[in-house]
Amino acid sequence: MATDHKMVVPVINLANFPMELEKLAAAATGLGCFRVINHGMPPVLMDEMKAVTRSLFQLPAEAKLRSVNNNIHAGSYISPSQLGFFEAFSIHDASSMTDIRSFCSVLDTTTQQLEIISTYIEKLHGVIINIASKVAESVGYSLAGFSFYEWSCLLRLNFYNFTVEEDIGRVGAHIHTDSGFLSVLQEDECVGGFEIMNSNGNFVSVDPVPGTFIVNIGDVGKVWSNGRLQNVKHRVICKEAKPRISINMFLLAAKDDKVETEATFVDSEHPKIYQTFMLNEYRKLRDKSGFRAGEILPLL
Ligand SMILES: O=C(O)CCC(=O)C(=O)O
Ligand SMILES: [Fe+2]
Repeated sequence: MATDHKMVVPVINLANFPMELEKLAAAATGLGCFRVINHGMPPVLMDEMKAVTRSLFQLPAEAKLRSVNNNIHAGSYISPSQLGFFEAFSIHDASSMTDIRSFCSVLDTTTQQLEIISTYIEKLHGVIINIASKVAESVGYSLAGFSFYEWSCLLRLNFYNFTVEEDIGRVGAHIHTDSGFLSVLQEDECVGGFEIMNSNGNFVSVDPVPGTFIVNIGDVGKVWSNGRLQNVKHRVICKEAKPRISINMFLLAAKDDKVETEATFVDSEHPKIYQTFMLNEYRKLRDKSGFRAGEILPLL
């Protein structure tokens, strides 16, 4: 599917609430994708985290593979042999300092790298919860007695080793939706390639804006809100013969892994669309079936 044209996604100023609630509701229920500014993450920490991420991917293959073999619970590693030029590290429970330490210890990072990774993750966790809470509020959900802090959260570091002219136009990440509630993405501020599907079903490319984050609504968001929040389809295409790095935090689901539609969103005019399911089972089914863009949600 060809890319249509460029798109400037809605920009949400997180320091301007409740003023921007309506604008946020429109973005989250329309496109399912928006950019945030004034999020509270220091720009210097974003730069430092990117530099640390780059250095982790530059480790010898043997060191990176230790992350798969020895550290299966805290983190994992996808090597380029599985998907060509794509590599990724994951920390499965980004809210756990123990897991962050364990991930870093397997990779033998320096104390300074550990400090950067843990500070970044802690701050990004705060950012993602703030955004999720505002998104929930924007569609009329009452946050009284509720907190996204109780939800599980995963961090992924992505590396697309685009190096030669022939790579241009190749797919770095195939069309998919994110499976969780929503994701906060630090794009490569130099190398573009992130594309989203607009309401006409066409891909549009989204240019990076340094110092900001892109937010994508995922499948859990769609189910939780009884279809109101839009799980945006997206992909990554090689635009330049240059390696590309991105850092993505996924707010997944409640800690018990159960994904269910909130009663607030169900009434006689909006009957319940989706069955309750366990996120882990759903993610396995996505991988097994190859339908990674929300197609199987209505079939659960
Ligand atoms: O690399 C990117 O910009 C997007 C990555 C992505 O879609 C994902 O990690 O789910
Ligand atoms: Fe994604």
